[in-house]
Amino acid sequence: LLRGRSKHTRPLPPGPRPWPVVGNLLNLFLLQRRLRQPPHAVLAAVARAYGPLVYLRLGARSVVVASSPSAASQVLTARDRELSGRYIPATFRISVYTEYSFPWAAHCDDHWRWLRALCKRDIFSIGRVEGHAGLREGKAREMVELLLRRQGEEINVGELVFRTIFNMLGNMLFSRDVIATAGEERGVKSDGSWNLNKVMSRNLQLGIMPNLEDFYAAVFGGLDLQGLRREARKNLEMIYEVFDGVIRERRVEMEEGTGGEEVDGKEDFLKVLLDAGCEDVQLKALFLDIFTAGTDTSTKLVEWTMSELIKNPHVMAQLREELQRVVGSPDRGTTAVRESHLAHLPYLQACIKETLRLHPPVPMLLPHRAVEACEVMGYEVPSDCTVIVNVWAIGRDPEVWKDPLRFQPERFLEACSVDYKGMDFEFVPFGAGRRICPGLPVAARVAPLVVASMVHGFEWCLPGGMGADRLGMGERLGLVLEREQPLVLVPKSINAMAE
Ligand code: HEM
Repeated sequence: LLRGRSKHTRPLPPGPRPWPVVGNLLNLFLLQRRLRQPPHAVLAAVARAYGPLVYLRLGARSVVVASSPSAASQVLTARDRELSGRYIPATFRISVYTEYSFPWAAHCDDHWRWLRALCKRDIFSIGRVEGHAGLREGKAREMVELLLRRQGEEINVGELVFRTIFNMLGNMLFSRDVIATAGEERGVKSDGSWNLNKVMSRNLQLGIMPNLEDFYAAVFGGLDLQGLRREARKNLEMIYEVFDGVIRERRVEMEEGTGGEEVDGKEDFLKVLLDAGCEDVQLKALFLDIFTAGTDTSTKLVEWTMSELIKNPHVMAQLREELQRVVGSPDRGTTAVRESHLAHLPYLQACIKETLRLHPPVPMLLPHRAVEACEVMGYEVPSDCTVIVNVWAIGRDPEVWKDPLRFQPERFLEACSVDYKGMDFEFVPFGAGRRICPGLPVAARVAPLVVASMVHGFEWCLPGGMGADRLGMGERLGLVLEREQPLVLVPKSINAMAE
């Protein structure tokens, strides 16, 4: 103890007094029971009591939580070098995955740097992302066609959007639909092996289940008493088997000279990555990372945006008016929204930003880790400590945002310089610094395109004539911020209504 103490020349950040053995787990459990709120809201309440930088002990694990713009700026930029390690949840410590994974790279080491550079230059470069615009527009069109066929029926918005975005990414990655969407209805039989979404969702669920190893690594580390890692490994094998098939097929095509599959006139990621000399194990980890990091996040953003639009009909009307002015009247309900329209739709962009402020899909940035001890706001952040940035709390801070709980897209029209690109620390839904989301250029197109396609040609209402005031907006934290109840809506084509 004495040695431990003498190491710190600065005090630890303030926080509730820890109990022996359990640390603050008990405090948090009791607070959660009292507030009946998800973890990010509970941590926001702790920050209100102790300040913007809080120190907690979760069992034997040290955690620092940053909950203000200046604390976030310190963690994500001033101390970016020391705090950009990643805490890997025990359930995900499966070497064949984490050794090659991008989000779960424990250090910003040479492999991570190589992957980031590859993404920036070859995968998420503006040119490459724009080159795939037609492909994403095609998937959005398929979604609209399906909505036209199912007018007047109840639609689970999250499920539909998930399929659409999953297939957008599947086609960008390796030129394939991953889940049957409209094809299923047209009688195209979906191949069971392609139904990856369920296995992937299960793995995400496993990742957030409390794991004893995360709290008491010295005692339970590596034992997997709850069997969580075992199940995750089994799922991973199933996912990798499917990716193996795709990669094998492409390698054969390339050897025979029939490959080099092109998407919308451009090369897909698989081709680019094979040309860059990626090994199969790297490709599989990267595919999994992109599907898991890109699909749920973008889907939840669309689902929350639609929820807020239903709750705020005047915003929905104004958005539709903007869409019809810029895109034109929907032609018998068929969307004509294109990605090139997005730059001319400031109100749509403001709606997306306002949703990201109130309902950030990743409410607490993926857990960072101190690769060495450092000072933040005059306090000591010990080496190996987990560091969490509570983006959700920052987005609802009344000292930062006027009337923070109101959905008011206009605030982003007035303060249009506030953006999510990692420079404005009151608004960092994609993070900032070296770990900032590399998929931002894709996310910034996918979610607005899908929302615009849904609003442009359709009126939406709640089932059974339910009033918007009865739509619950309760939250639940999976790996991303989910609605407590799925959003179910009934679409009606605007053209059909006019007729
Ligand atoms: C609305 C959609 C999205 C949101 C809100 C979002 C948000 C985030 C956040 C908060 C992080 C962690 C930043 C940190 O640790 O400081 C992250 C990391 C990441 N995101 Fe996204 N993301 C979205 C979409 C996407 C898409 C579409 C892709 C890929 C196509 C993607 C790929 C990744 C990857 C690979 C990482 C890990 C980066 C690293 O650790 O170095 N994301 N994202």
